Amino acid sequence: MTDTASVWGRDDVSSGKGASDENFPVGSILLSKALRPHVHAYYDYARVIDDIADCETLSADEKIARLDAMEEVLLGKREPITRADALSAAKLRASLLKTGVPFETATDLLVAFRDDSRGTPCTSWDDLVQYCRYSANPVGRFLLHLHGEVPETFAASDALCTSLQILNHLQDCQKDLQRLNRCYMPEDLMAQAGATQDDLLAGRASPNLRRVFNTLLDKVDALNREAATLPGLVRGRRFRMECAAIVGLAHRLTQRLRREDPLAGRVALKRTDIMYAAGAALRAWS
Ligand SMILES: CC(C)=CCC/C(C)=C/CC/C(C)=C/COP(=O)(O)OP(=O)(O)O
Repeated sequence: MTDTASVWGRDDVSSGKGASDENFPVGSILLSKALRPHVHAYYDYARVIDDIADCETLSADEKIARLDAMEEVLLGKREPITRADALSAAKLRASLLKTGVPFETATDLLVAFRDDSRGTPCTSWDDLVQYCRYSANPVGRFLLHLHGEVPETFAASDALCTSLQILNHLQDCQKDLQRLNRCYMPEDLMAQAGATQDDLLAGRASPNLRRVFNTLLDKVDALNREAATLPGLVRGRRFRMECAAIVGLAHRLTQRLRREDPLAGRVALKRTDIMYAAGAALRAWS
């Protein structure tokens, strides 16, 4: 076990982001009241480890040590808990023990955030998919387990989460490079299109960079088609509506990113996109 003071004894790393800053609803009204505290426990933990990985003042080694400590708390190997961030891991541990949701849905996230902390490059599409396997897919798996859904839903949920993660990378590609020196645009696709990381820093996307975006959006379209089967596989009515809404948001964001330039301004969801998603949710009622 690592020495407590040396790992937690640094300044707060919180980005100040909360649930309302997220693209996709984490604590939607469609979630049953009984499950909401568990979703919030998962969300708070995910926010803390994301903030650790994205912190601009910690070294890579310090980030990894903190992520490791979070894992130890989560798995009940480390006590006592005094820091707020460690508390989020302790709370999620209690929640997972109570609900029986597998611990992998929480520990898998650490794999991606350790990669982020190390600055592991994204060399290919397969790399990107593998990153999403750990950064986003566990979120969907967590929700499915929590709602008691069947394993037949997993593949469509993975497709949805991978799509959402790549859409998020496209939205933030400039900010990620500027603030975190991180590029999730696969190096091989960039090279094939003749695009460079400098293109990501411009005020608008070059034709070469646009080709990279379009290639990724073609792949996201395929993921969205698989994701569209999810609501039909989900048994719980309210959760089915939530899934349909999120599939709708992924579809709309994909369309918007085809037409708009994420370098010229943030391509954020608008009221009309939310209305579209609400319509999809209502259609999933029956
Ligand atoms: C089964 C089911 C309903 C699955 C959907 C689960 C879900 C909402 C996954 C999203 C994962 C993801 C890419 C988060 C980033 O959100 P963000 O764009 O807010 O990230 P950021 O704040 O880090 O930029």
